[in-house]
Amino acid sequence: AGGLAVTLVDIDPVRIAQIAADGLRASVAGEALCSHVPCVAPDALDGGQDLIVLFTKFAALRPALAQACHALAPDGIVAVLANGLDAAGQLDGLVPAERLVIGVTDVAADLRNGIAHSDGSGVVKLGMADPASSARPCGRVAAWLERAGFAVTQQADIRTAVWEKVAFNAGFNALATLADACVRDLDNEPGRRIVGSVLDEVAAVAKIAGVPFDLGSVRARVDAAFALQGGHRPSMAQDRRAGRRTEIEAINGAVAACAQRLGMAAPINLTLTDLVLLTGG
Ligand SMILES: NC(=O)C1=CN([C@@H]2O[C@H](COP(=O)(O)OP(=O)(O)OC[C@H]3O[C@@H](n4cnc5c(N)ncnc54)[C@H](OP(=O)(O)O)[C@@H]3O)[C@@H](O)[C@H]2O)C=CC1
Ligand SMILES: CC(C)(CO)C(=O)C(=O)O
Repeated sequence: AGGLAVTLVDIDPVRIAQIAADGLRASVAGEALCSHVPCVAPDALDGGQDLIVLFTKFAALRPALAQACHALAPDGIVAVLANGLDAAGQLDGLVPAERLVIGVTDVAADLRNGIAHSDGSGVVKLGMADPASSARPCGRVAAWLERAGFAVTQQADIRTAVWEKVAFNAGFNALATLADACVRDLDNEPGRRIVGSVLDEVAAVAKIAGVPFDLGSVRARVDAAFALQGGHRPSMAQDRRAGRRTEIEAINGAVAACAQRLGMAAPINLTLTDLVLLTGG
């Protein structure tokens, strides 16, 4: 990764052994890649790490950092790239906000037969958990990711990117889960109608929450996903297929809960949350 020393951390001994034996295998824009990156359990991670990137499901963020943070250098940075509202709240007390970078990404990845498939398109948006603190940690993480080949933008107020990404996921993921669908299966009148209504509702909640939100750009990103990521199965639908718990509570459920705290209703997000919970969690 751009000459950077990277160690993967995993909790599944079988997967750690597989990655040691076969390497980390991916297919990016049709090109087969295999990288022999070290992969260890959290307690075997060497100390002095400059950066820990959390890329687990939302509910695993706190345990993942609790298990790995012994290895963080004294001025080390933690970056989160999970979907969902308020990742910083999940990590409360584990890392100071001035060393916590919050990110979102629309780089899509599908795990099939042990190989991560991605078309390679998409951007990582990064910002400080505490917008009042120095942006230097954010700049360092952005530079490292850029060296590794990612397109990165830095945000003065990451809340906007987080809410816009949650809107995108609230629109696609729950529906794809309920319909056991890829993005292209939702590219029809009912699919676009439901996705559009979810976006409108999230935008209304963000507005009352005081978060700047550009509905036009989220709609444009939805159109781009229909055009470019048709074969992608949204991560929540991948979880449902694999029999794993979904992130519905951190996405549509978090929007509905926020609306309730603000004294407003978000019936579409609440109903999608209930439907996903009713059909398997
Ligand atoms: N896939 C995608 O296209 C995109 C996903 N996202 C978001 O990124 C996040 C990660 O998604 P995705 O990669 O799909 O999720 P996956 O479930 O495929 O990968 C997360 C991995 O983290 C492992 N894990 C769980 N707990 C720990 C821990 N304590 N320490 C180390 N590893 C742990 C999981 O293991 P196990 O399976 O054994 O639980 C799993 O292998 C989610 O929030 C998702 O919404 C964002 C953009 C795109
Ligand atoms: C790839 C993307 C952006 C769209 O569905 C995503 O966030 C997900 O799958 O959860």
